[in-house]
Amino acid sequence: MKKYDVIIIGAGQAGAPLAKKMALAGKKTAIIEKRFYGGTCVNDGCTPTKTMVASAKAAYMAGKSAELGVPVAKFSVNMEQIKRRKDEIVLKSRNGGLRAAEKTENLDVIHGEATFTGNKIVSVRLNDGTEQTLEADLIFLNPGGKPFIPQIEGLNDIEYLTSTTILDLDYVPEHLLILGGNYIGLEFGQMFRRFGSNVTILEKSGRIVSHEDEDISVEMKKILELESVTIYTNTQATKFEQQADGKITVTASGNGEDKQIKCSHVLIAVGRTPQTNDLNLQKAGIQTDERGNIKVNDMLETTASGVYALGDATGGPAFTHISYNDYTIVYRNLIEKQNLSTNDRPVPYCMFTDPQLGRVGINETEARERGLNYKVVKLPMAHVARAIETGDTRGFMKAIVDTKTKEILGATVLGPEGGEIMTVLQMAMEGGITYDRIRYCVFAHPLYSESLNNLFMTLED
Ligand SMILES: Cc1cc2nc3c(=O)[nH]c(=O)nc-3n(C[C@H](O)[C@H](O)[C@H](O)COP(=O)(O)OP(=O)(O)OC[C@H]3O[C@@H](n4cnc5c(N)ncnc54)[C@H](O)[C@@H]3O)c2cc1C
Ligand SMILES: NC(=O)c1ccc[n+]([C@@H]2O[C@H](COP(=O)([O-])OP(=O)(O)OC[C@H]3O[C@@H](n4cnc5c(N)ncnc54)[C@H](O)[C@@H]3O)[C@@H](O)[C@H]2O)c1
Repeated sequence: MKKYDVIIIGAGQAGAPLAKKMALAGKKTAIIEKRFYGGTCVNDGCTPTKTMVASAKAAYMAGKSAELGVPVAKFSVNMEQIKRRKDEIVLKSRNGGLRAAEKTENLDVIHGEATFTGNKIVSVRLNDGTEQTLEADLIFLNPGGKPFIPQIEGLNDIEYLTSTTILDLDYVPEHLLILGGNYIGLEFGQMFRRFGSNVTILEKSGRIVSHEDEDISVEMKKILELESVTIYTNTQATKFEQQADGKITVTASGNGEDKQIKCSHVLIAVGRTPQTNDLNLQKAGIQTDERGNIKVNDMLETTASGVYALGDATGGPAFTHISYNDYTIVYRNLIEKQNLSTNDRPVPYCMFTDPQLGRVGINETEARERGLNYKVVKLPMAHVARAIETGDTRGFMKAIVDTKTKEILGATVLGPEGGEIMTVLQMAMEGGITYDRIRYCVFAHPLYSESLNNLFMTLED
């Protein structure tokens, strides 16, 4: 049995940076990765999708450029090249992270699948088929998640796509039907529509982006429908049938009726599930909840002392920056002897539809439900000089403010560079800059953020 100071399972967005920092802090560290260094974000998530979103934007702009006086006579989408570009960027990032880890003193990168065989004892089935057993007093779990596949009649008899396998397509599907109208469904849905697929989205709840305010869902639906994405809400697939002509017939039930939709491909985008089943966590006294998420306290310690869990597998917000922040919390607490917790950290996010949906803090629905003393301000992008000049006035920005303290409680920006504009407001929130100051801040003209003046100008004190 090999003894380490620190074992990290999973080289995701928390595990990989934590391994380097622990090793640099003088801890003899092992990081075990069963698949690709960098985890979901680098290999199957943010990096490949946002790379492909950029290609989709180029196709959209080619189609729209005539409006700006630059007609593009003819353009085509080269899916093989889009995939190649994406693969190159992913590989560069994966290999860069791996090489840096391999060069780090005190750090062993172990390629294999880890499972607990006892308290603080981890067995690894190495990729070469052999086994290795390790132990350490400090263990960090960063196993991430994988696409959740619902049980629906006939689904296992068709070759459905997930957010991982769709990245391997080097052609444009004729008709892509997507289950799920949130992050993954909408980002891929708009992307493939722009590549040339017909796209149909089935969302089981009453509206897409159902965690947002209703006006955001309505505007997002309008934006996607303008690009001829077909969206059915309150609708679920109940049956899949493979046809002899290679097509798939989907029975969709919703709003009191059944309809048959014929498509060429199906993407399942109804959420993710933690990769905790095969870790044998009970052997080490690590409890999970009914969904398999690892139970942690607000300092990310599991039910087993000295064992921490980070990232998506804790069931917290499933974002790269949250997993990364988890790493900084445990590192600073254990090595720098701070007393940080996950409580009250901001959870900003950005959906990379075009335009983007950036969000931080509370929205109008939450403010109302909590009975806060608040006001809502809203500015259509059609009133933003920069948006008019660039020819993209879709969406609006919206903020919730505390009537008494004038603090900004939250912001949602659905519009061009929505994520960046949201971040400007996040900085104001972090620094306690109240809306009456932002109203008269001197911002460079004509930036999108300049319109934050106008957003708050409508508020009476
Ligand atoms: C399509 C898609 C797009 C996304 N886009 C964004 C985005 O734009 N912005 C954003 O913030 N987030 C995005 N996300 C979410 C983001 O990718 C994750 O929240 C982020 O990667 C954090 O994951 P993690 O650190 O928990 O684990 P992961 O990155 O999933 O890493 C876990 C690692 O652990 C390994 N592992 C698991 N079990 C074992 C084991 N037993 N032994 C050894 N190794 C093991 C896995 O192979 C994996 O490499 C996206 C996700 C998807 C799927
Ligand atoms: N830009 C980003 O930050 C980004 C991008 C992609 C993914 N992610 C992360 O990945 C996670 C997974 O994304 P996701 O979109 O798969 O999951 P999600 O949980 O965000 O959304 C799933 C959607 O599917 C719907 N749904 C559930 N069952 C259904 C069914 N049977 N039929 C039709 N609709 C159904 C839900 O109502 C929901 O709207 C997210 O939680 C997010 O944190 C983030």
